[in-house]
Amino acid sequence: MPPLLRGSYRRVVLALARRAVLGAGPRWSAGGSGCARDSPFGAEELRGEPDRFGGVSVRLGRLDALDRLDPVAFQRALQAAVQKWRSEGRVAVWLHIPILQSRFIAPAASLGFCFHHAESDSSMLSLWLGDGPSRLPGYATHQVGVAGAVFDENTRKILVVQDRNKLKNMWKFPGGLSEPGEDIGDTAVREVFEETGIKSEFRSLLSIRQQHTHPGAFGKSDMYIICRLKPYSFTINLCQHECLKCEWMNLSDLVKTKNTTPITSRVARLLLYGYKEGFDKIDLTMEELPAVYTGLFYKLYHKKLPDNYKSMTGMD
Ligand SMILES: [Mg+2]
Repeated sequence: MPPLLRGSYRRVVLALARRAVLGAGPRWSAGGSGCARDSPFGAEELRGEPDRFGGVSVRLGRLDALDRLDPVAFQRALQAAVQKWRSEGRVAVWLHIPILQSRFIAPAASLGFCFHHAESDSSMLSLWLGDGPSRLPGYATHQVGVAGAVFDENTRKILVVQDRNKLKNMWKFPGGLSEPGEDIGDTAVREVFEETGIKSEFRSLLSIRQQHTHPGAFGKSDMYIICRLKPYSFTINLCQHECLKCEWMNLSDLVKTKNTTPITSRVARLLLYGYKEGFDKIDLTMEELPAVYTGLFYKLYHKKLPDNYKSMTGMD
C-alpha cells in the first residue's frame, strides 16, 4: 500500500467499524446527501501520488472502502480535492478507475474529466489544471503490423501467402499485428511461423507504410513494416484460419505478377535489386543500444555505416 494512502485507509476503515458498532442504516445512500455516514467521505480520502510533471494520480482501486461509496459523495469529495490540487499549483489530475468502479466515471466527467485511455479492466481519466490548452500527451494512436519477406538466396524463391478473410485474393508476405512490447523483428518471425510453419531469422527492415484513419485499425493510424528474413526451414505448414494459399514463388514471378498489392510489388523489386547489387543497398539493419533510463535498451534501425565512416568526425 503506498504511504500516501495509509492514512486515508485507516480513516475509512475506522469509519466503517464505527458504523458497524452503531448499526446504522444504509451506509452511504445513493440519493439525497449521498453521505449518510457519521464521517463524510472527503477530499482527504482522495489523496494521490504526485508525478514528476507536477500532476497527481489517484488510483481508486487502492481505496477498498469505495465499494460502499455512492457517486454523489464521490463527486463532492473529488470536487473539493480538485480545488485543493488547483490551489497547490498541480497541473493535472489522473484518475484510474477499475471497471467495477465505473459508476464514478460520470461524476468525474461532470467535473471536467475526460477519458485518456481504457484498458480491458480499467479506464484512465484526466483533467488538465495548468495554464492554456492541455499539454498531456495522448494515448496510443497506432497499430503496428509487421510482415516477413522470407527470401531464400539459394533458390531465389520468396514465401508468399493469400489471406483467407480478404475481399480480393492477392499474393502478399505473411505477417500480422505486433503485440505490445514486442520487437519488430520478433513479430515478423513469429507471424511467419504461425501462418506458414516456416522458421526464419531477422535480417533487416525494408519498408514502412504509414496510413491514417485505417478501417482495419479501428480508425487509428496503421504502421505496416516489412522485414527481410532468412529462412532456415522450408516445409510449409499452412495456418487454415488465416491463409488460403501459401507457396515459395520465384522472386522474378512475384515482380511480374499483377495479382499482388502495390506494397508487395515494390518490395519484391527492392529485393531483386538487393539480390543483384548487394543487400547493403536496401537493408536498414538493427543496432541495440542502452537507453538513458537505467537498465532499458532500444533498437535503432538504419543503413549500415561503412567502416571508414565509423570513426570519421569531419568532412575531410
Ligand atoms: Mg496475417
